Amino acid sequence: MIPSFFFLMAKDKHVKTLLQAFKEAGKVSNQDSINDITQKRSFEAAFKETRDNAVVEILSTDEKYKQQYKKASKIVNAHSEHSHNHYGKGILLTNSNFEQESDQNLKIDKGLTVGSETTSKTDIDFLEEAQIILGEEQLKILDLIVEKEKCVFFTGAAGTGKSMLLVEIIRRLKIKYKHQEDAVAVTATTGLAGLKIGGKTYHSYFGIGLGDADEKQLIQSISRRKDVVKLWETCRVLIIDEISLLHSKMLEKLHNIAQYFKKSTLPFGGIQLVFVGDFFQLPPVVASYSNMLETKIVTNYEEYNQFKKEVYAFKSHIWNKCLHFQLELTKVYRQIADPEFVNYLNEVRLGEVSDEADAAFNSLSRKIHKFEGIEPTQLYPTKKEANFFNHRMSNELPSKPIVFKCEKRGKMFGLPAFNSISDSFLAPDQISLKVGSQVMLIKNYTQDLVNGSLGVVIDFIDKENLNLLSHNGYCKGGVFGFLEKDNNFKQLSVLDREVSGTESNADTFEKSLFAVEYLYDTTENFVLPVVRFISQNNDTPLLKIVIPNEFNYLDQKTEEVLVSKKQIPLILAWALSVHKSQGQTYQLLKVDVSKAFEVGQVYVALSRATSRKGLQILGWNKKRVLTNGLVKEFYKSITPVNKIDTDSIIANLQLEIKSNDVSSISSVEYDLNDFEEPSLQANIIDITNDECISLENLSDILGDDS
Ligand SMILES: Nc1ncnc2c1ncn2[C@@H]1O[C@H](COP(=O)(O)OP(=O)(O)OP(=O)(O)O)[C@@H](O)[C@H]1O
Repeated sequence: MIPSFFFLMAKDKHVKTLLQAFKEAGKVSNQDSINDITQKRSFEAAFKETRDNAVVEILSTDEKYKQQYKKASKIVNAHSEHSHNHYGKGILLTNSNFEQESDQNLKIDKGLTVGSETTSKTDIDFLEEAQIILGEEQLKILDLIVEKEKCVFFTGAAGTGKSMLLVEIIRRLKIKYKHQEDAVAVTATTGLAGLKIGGKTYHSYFGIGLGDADEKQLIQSISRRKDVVKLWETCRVLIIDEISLLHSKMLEKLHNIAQYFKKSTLPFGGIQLVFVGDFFQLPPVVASYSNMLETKIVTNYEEYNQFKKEVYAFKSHIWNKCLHFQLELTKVYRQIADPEFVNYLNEVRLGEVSDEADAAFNSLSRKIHKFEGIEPTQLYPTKKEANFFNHRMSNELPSKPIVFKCEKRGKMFGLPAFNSISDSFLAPDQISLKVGSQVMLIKNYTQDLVNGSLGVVIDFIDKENLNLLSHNGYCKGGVFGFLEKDNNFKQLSVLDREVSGTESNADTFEKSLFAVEYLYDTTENFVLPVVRFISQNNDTPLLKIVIPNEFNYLDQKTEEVLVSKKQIPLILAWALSVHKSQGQTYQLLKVDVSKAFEVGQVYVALSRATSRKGLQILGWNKKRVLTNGLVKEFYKSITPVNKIDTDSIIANLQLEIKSNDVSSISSVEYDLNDFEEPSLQANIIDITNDECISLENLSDILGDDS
């Protein structure tokens, strides 16, 4: 349920008065529940101090707030009649949860399920609207994971619907474990991939920062954060999308951390694993030798070289031990209307490009045109080239650029390493934005707004002039909301600081207050971008005033800030590096492969396109198509899904093992079918310590029938 609270905002100088009044009256504190605030201080009193252009934003789905909503509605309407602002009655803003039917009557928006957790459009709505029915192969995997509770790695060429299937698996698992908070950890190796499945990066979900510290330090730093410890403890299913980008040592670290916090020596502490990805796509990024030495991932150069050669997660000793099934989807959906293209792409995937495919790709160098004003997304092998293109596009926009410079600080300031760490943050030292700039968010905020969300800068807000969106002729009042020409309400709010986990009403309210105060108090002459973001979970675009955010590098032990960069959390996004595009689908795509250097790079870039019609290829050269022999070898051991009979597979059995020595472990799950597998057997013996449960003991416990 969305936290219920009332958020009052008003015109520039009156905002301060209003907030001050709330504070002086002692009505706002961290501990106050928002319900308390609204009861202690009447809306009338608040509004008297704001004169005109006051806005009430109501973020509540709760029936019990209806009365307050009605009351606020009346006040604001009455208020509006006495003022000559540009809103008229439209001054009252709501989120989509309430619609104002008339002055008095309210109805609940049909998109909302009152009393349930669901407040926005669900993934299944999306699947239904898009008329997507899972295929036979996809359904088999769904059954193995959701019903049979198996640990599964599922793979397949680009566009075989891995992410689509994963979205459905997540939805089903969340229903299955709806009474167990945070039972399902939805993560991916990149922010963008996380966005696609409504999750986060595994780093951010499990509180491991950049993950470059050694296990001991990571465990120590997680242990200091109760909320993160709880996430590990409550996790029953761990999902990692785009697993091909995870390196083998990181997999091992996660396995060890999971064992520690689950207090279990089972692989990953007994958590059910769902790994998804295609190892023919991009390999993991390997840090420099000095970095890996410093973080004790390797101890000498030989080890580093060996690691580089065997960097893939499937080369880890834990990979086979922690998975029951490794399966491959074979039906390609993304380019379903262009089967020839599917075949050609498959040749690129395997690094075996025929003359026919070579000629076909060569012929795609012609120009493709804009569609409804949308420029094709451009992919470049490196970040540098993508940046160059973004700057060129920016220069072509007619409006005035506004430059945002970062502020830097931290204990390491002045030391040589300070700049290299600061440069490694995604946030640029300075970013020049214009109205019309295509941008990407680089921090996680809410479920809708995450690292990877795309948007367009639609205006700037400054202290003197809050005439937001004034070119539309509506918002002269300078409040954070407006009516569009079609008379639809639009709401604009400040992009809050990073939000993690579940928040109380008070936390959310406090954050919003902070954001508004920030606008008025912290900067003398601020200018902030207003961005229209595409929301992941909802059709309605989200309008946000983007405020600077801190990007920090902390001492893992003391959590002291070593390097900090304060900057607007946006980057330009007309062009992306191929790395960032993995997992995405583009209707219009322009790819320059002339400088491709990495295995899988050409394949990832080309396979983002839905058809040859919407694809332009520059610099085609089949010699740039690179693959890795280890990957090819590995795929020989993967079973195509259509070859297995899931009906004959028995679901995992839950078994309680009670032992004085392992009192903290109340329940351990494993699969009786797998007892023959040495690794799983070993783990069972491990976990029970000196009271080893052998297969004989187990049959005693289970009885002869089992
Ligand atoms: N069962 C299905 N029926 C129809 N379309 C589907 C189905 N499954 C997936 N698709 C469509 O195919 C396209 C590719 O799907 P998806 O992104 O899930 O593939 P993927 O295997 O994750 O690709 P990649 O490896 O490139 O990330 C999407 O546009 C999706 O909507």
